[in-house]
Amino acid sequence: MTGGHYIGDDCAMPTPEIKICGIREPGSLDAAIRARAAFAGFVFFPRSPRNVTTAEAAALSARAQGRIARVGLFVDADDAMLGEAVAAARLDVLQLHGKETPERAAQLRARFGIPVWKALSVASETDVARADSYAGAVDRVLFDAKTPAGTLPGGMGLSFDWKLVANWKGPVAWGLAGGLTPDNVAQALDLTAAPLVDTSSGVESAPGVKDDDLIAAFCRAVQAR
Ligand SMILES: O=C(O)c1ccccc1NCC(=O)[C@H](O)[C@H](O)COP(=O)(O)O
Repeated sequence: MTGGHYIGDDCAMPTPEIKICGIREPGSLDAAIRARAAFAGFVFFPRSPRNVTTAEAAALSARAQGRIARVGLFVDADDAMLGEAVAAARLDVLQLHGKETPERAAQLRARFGIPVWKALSVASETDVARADSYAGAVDRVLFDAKTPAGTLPGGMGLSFDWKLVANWKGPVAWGLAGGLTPDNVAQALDLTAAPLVDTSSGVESAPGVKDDDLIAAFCRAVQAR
């Protein structure tokens, strides 16, 4: 069978959705579209090597229109920055990767009228349980690895113990991120049954430099299961 992971007599797990994060170049965007990723992530965080300006995001957005969903990634951004990016890049999703509370997330979802995802840094069961507080406030939580103080809050190629979210059945949609690569994503999916996987540095040849072949390999590894 194709398009899913066979788990029994007559039912199959749907193929997980794929987000390729930190896209800065038209060629990388085209590679993600060719590989049938569902989401392209644009990072609006100046300390990141993947940061894009709103003008750069606007150009990428026009290329993405109707071909892949556009996720804007923010870290404790203020309303002005969010509003400028949403308008310029015509974002389809807001991904909040800072200390945003459920109340802040709900406020932004109401203000911008687009889905909001909240990234949660995971190192323990307690961290995973925080997802419950975002139910009703966001459309998806993204379980990601904790990163060392003073480094980026994400995009560090670090993974966490996937057993912590194995077959997670919480009150909100979810996704898996952190250290996922073409070589380990199938194993991560076998262990967790994540409905969405997200990668950034795992498909790069250097920080912020996406590799089209790695993007293709990552997506193939997800879709071939
Ligand atoms: O990707 C970044 O540069 C980044 C910077 C600041 C906050 C979040 C960031 N990325 C968030 C993502 O959604 C990444 O895809 C996720 O953290 C996984 O990254 P990686 O471990 O490099 O695959």
